[in-house]
Amino acid sequence: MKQQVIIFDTTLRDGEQSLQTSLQVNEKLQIAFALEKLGVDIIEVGFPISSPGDFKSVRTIAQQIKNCIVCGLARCIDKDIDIAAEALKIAQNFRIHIFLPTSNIHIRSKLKKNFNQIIEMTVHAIQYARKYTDDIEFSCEDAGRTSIDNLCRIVEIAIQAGAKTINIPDTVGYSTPYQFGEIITALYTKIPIIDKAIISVHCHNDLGMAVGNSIAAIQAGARQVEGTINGIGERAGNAALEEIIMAIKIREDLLNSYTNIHHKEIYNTSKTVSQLCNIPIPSNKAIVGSNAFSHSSGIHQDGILKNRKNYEIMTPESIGLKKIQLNLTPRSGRAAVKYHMKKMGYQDKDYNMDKLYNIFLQLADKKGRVFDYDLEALAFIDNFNEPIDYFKIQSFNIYTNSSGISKALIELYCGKQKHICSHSTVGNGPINAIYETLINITKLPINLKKYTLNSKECDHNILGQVNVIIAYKNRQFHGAGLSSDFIEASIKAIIQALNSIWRTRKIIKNKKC
Ligand SMILES: CC(=O)SCCNC(=O)CCNC(=O)[C@H](O)C(C)(C)COP(=O)(O)OP(=O)(O)OC[C@H]1O[C@@H](n2cnc3c(N)ncnc32)[C@H](O)[C@@H]1OP(=O)(O)O
Ligand SMILES: CC(C)C(=O)C(=O)O
Ligand SMILES: [Mg+2]
Repeated sequence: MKQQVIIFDTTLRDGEQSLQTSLQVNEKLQIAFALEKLGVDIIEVGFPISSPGDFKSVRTIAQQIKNCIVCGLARCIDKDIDIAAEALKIAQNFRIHIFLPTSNIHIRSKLKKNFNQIIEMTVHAIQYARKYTDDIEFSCEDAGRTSIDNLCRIVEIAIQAGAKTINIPDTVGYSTPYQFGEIITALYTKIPIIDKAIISVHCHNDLGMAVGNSIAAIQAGARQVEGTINGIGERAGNAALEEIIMAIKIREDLLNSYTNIHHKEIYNTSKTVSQLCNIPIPSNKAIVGSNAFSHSSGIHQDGILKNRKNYEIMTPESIGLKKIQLNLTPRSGRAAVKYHMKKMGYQDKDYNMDKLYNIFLQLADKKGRVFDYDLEALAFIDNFNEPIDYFKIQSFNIYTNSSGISKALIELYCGKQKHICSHSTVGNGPINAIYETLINITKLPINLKKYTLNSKECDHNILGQVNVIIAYKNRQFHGAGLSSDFIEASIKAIIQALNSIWRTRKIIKNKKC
C-alpha cells in the first residue's frame, strides 16, 4: 500500500533565515496563503521568541490559516515554549517544534553541556510543552553528525516523553544519500517503540544533496519531509520541496508514496516566494526554472514535436505552467521552424523552407534568440530580397552633464542611406535623447514600453545588459544589447527591436493589425 509523505514547509522559518531582511507580516501571510492553497500539511511560520515582529507574524498566520497545521519553533527553554504556545494557541491546529543539538561538537562547543544533560533537557522540554498541545515535534539538531548510538538513545527518550514527530535534521548538509538512508534504517531497526512516532527529515544543501538525502530517507521509511519552496534557507539552503514533491509523484513506482499536494499550484507558489523574498530562481533550477520545460536544440525539439515523452518526464501543465517552450535559437532545426510557422497559421506551401531556414540561421547567429515575429518576417524578406538588418549604427556621440542636459548625435544607416540626426533633452537623461533621435531618423510610430538594465560580471569587466520592449501597431517587439558601456548596450537593444519591426512591417500592414 502507498504511504503518505507528510509535507512540512519551513519557508517562513528556515527559509527566512537566508534573507538579508525579514519579511513583513503581510508578506508572510501572502506566502502562507499560497502554501495553504498548495496543500502542504504543516507550515512552520516562525520562531516566536526571536522578536516581537516574528511573534506577531506567527500569531497573525495562526489566526488566518485554517487548512494546515501551524507550527512554531522553540529551544528547550520554558520561556521559548510559553511564547510559542502564546503565539500559536489561536490556530485551529498547532504544533510546537522543539529542537536541541545531539552531536558531540554542538553539545560541547555550543551548549557547553554533556549528553546526560541533553537527555534531561529533552525530557523536560517535551513534557513541559505537552501542557499546551499533544502535537509536539522534537528535532535532534545536527543529527547527521551524531553517533547512531546517541541518536537512537535520544530518539527513544523523546518518544517516551511524548513527542509525536521526531525530526532528523542534516543541519550542516554533511550526509550523503546512501548513508543518510542508513541512519533512518538504523532508527527503525534499533528502536522498539519507533512506530509510536512519525519520523521526519530536514536536510540542508551544503553539498548539494538535500533533495537526494530526503528521497533516500523516504525510501528508508521516513514519513515526513521538511523543506522550503525554491530551496531557500540558511547558507546553501534547505531541500527544495517542489523537487521532492515532483520526485514522489513521478517516481511513484520506486517510492510507493504520495502527498496531499495540489501539484498545479507549484509554479505559482514558487513565483510568489521568489517575488516576495526577492530571490530570483536560477533558469536551470529543476521544476520551476525558466528553462525547466524549454527545449532549444534541434534534435530535442524534433523529438518533442514527435512525442513529448521523448524529452519530458513530466508536463509543464502538471505544475501549473501553460505549455512547452521551443525556443528558436541557432541550435534549432527545420522541425522547430516549421512548428512555429504552423503555430502562426502558415502552411508548408506558403514559404520555401530551405531559403527560410538559411536566413533564419543567419539571424539566429546574430540575435541569439529569434521570435515568432522575426520568423514570420523572414519568410517574406526572402521574397523581397532585403537585408536582414535594415538599420545599422555607424557612430554615436552622447553628451550629458550635471545641469540635466543630454544630447545624442547618431549616424545611422537605413538600408544604403546614411542619416545623421541629433536630439537634446533637459532632465530626461541620455536614453531619452537616444530614443528621440532614433525616432526622428526612422520615422516609425513606436512606443518604448519597458527598459531594463542589468549588470553581468564577466572576468573583471562589468557588462551592462539592456532589454527593451517596444510597441508598434499593437504588437510588442523585444530587443537586447550587451556592452561594457551601458549607453552602447541601450542603442544596440533599441536598434535590434527596430530591425524586428522593420522586418515585420509589411506583414503588419497586410494583416491590418
Ligand atoms: C538550526 C537552526 O536553524 S536553529 C534556529 C535558528 N534561528 C534563530 O537563531 C532565530 C533568530 N535568533 C534569535 O533571535 C536569537 O538568537 C534568540 C532570541 C533565539 C536567542 O538570543 P540570545 O538569548 O541573545 O542568545 P544568542 O543568540 O546569543 O545565543 C543562543 C543561546 O541559545 C542557546 N541554545 C541554542 N540552541 C538551544 C536549544 N536548542 N535549547 C536551549 N538552548 C539553546 C545557546 O547555547 C546560547 O546560550 P548561551 O548564550 O547561554 O550560550
Ligand atoms: C531547527 C532545526 C530543525 C533546523 O532547522 C536544523 O537543524 O537545520
Ligand atoms: Mg534547518
